Amino acid sequence: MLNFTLHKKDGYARRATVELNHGKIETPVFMPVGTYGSVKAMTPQNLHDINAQIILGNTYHLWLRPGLEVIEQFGGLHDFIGWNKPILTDSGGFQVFSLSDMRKLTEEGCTFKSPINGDKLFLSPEISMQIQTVLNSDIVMQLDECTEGNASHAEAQKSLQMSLRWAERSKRAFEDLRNPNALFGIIQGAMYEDLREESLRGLEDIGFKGIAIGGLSVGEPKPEMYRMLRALAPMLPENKPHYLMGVGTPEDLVYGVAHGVDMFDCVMPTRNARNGWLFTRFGDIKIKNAKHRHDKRPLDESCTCYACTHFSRAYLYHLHKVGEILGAQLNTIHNLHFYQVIMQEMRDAIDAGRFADWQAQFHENRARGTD
Ligand SMILES: CNc1nc2c(CCNC[C@]34C[C@H]5C[C@H](C[C@H](C5)C3)C4)c3nc(N)[nH]c(=O)c3cc2[nH]1
Ligand SMILES: [Zn+2]
Repeated sequence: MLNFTLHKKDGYARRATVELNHGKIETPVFMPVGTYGSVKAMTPQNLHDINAQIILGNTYHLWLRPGLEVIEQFGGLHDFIGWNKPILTDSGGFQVFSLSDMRKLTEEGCTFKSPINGDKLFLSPEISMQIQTVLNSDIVMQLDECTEGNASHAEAQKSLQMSLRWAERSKRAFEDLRNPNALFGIIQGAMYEDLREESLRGLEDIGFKGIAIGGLSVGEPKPEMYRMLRALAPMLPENKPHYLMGVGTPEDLVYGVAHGVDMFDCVMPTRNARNGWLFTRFGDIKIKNAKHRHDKRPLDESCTCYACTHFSRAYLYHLHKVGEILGAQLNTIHNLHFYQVIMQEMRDAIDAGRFADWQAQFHENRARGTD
């Protein structure tokens, strides 16, 4: 089930509520990413504390380990991982294309070698829907082919047309499985505006509860991603959620919201945290830099997260230096909290009809730099 209520528009920026089987989410929203059934270094309680509304599960990994028969015993992912709010799962294709040594991709699906035990595995739209049905995620993604950013027009068109046939097969399998959740289609078309439109029109003809923008943040120059977002903004259907996959930096989130994106996922806040790369209102901090060794101030004076209200840069520098697990935990809490705060501020700014002002202030602060 998915009910979409649009509350306000401010330019292309939108403020909405998406009601799912495991509850309502307020958009624009950032979705922390779980990999093996957990958001690394975060407990579900930590996620509640930073007001996370919805998280990503990882279809591909969970399919391989612990395997579906284990998750089936729990009635799905929610009870297995102890998260009772909404979960979105990707279809698994993006990883197969980018992770395992791909054997072959055919119209039927893709065959690949398990990176865990070398078994030969096969992923098709039908199998992806079966996996995501067992996971019982609130939002299911069609199986698509993420077209490479540097694809030629002909290659990109061929790829998007296969993804549209896979979209049709995904929807049919999703309905045959009587999946009670929401299925999203994924727009491809690489860096060609006409192909992006062809893909979007094809998905709208098939009919989905939400629409995702795929094939971006795949190594293309940032201006190219922004050009595609500008092209898509006026085309996106007003009456359903828009999800930009795999994006992005704080600046990307702001640019996406300004161009009609409602939902984002990205590994950056969690992965960068573990590498000591911390996001703050006034710019990024690399905590491994020796200049923080004696600094008694918190990361960000304006931040109310547990790390910033209890610890100094000096301590975070030390924890990172000695490789303490607590360092990964505190850095992750801070980065995810920061992402949630800017999303909350954007929701409030759109509600108040002052998104442009907020956007200008955001960029001014980020350019100020941290001393
Ligand atoms: C980074 N740029 C980018 N990502 C992309 C993703 C994955 C989104 N994140 C889900 C994911 C992917 C990995 C890493 C984590 C956990 C789990 C496995 C699910 C997030 C994409 N997924 C699909 N199905 N199609 C795309 O075109 C696509 C394009 C992307 N461009
Ligand atoms: Zn903080």
